[in-house]
Amino acid sequence: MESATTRPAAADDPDAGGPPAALRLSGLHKTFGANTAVDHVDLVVPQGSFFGLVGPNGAGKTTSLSMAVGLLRPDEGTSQVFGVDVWSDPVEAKALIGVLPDGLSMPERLTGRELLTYIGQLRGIEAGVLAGRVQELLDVMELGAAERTLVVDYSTGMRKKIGLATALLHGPRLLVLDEPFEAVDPVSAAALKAILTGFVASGGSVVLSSHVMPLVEQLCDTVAVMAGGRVVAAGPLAEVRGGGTLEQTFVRLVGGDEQGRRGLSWLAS
Ligand SMILES: Nc1ncnc2c1ncn2[C@@H]1O[C@H](COP(=O)(O)OP(=O)(O)OP(=O)(O)O)[C@@H](O)[C@H]1O
Repeated sequence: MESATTRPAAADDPDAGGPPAALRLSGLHKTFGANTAVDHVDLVVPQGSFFGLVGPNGAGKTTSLSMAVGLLRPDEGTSQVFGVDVWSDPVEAKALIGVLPDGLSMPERLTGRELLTYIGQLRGIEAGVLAGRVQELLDVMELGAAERTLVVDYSTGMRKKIGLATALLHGPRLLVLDEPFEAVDPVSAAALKAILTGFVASGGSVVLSSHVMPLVEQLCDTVAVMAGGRVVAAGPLAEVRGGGTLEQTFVRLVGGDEQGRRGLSWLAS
């Protein structure tokens, strides 16, 4: 199994003369009081890869991704997007990234169309281009029918979809998506998968976190497993899962205590 920290010099390594990685995390570290949420994490997301970040609850995925995209300042370490440092050069870096954060907060008393138009104007997208993109995104996300619904009244899945639409609007080169499929219905999920695989096929790069192992196996070519704030395995999907499924590998790496497996003695007994 290959560790992201010990990856050999590859085409995505500028030191090897190749293009810079889509995302390179070096020594990222974050504590909350006495709790170390992310413990000196190194990760390389090669350009053109579909990268899955998995790990149990509290592993540090959201904290890592928040630091990676410039939403949460690390205590130590750096995050580079296509060679641009996210924290020292945020404007250039953020133009390259589309982000779907965990618990996205949006201006809620707007319709989906108004919200996308507003975000697009903030991004400086020319009016004619913006109107076309907004329409396409509403169609693809199947949010057109909710034309007059305010975002505050959206369901959880609809909020996920409008959040993803805002992440795609400016045509980023890297998408960083925290649990993008959570609460999204199967029809919309199929549409999202098609958008994301098409994006990667045309040269884009995607990092997503998910708890749904079959989904990660279906979409991702590269994965990292986090536990206790550390990366415990990373590399091409086939190498990380070895002969088994990703779920089997995950359970083997991350464990889970005996108490949890025994269940509740008093329930349905
Ligand atoms: N703002 C915060 N203040 C204090 N502790 C935090 C904060 N954010 C995260 N943590 C802690 O940091 C650790 C990592 O949390 P994080 O949300 O990054 O995990 P995660 O892998 O995304 O979990 P999940 O899969 O449940 O979303 C946890 O112990 C969590 O309680």
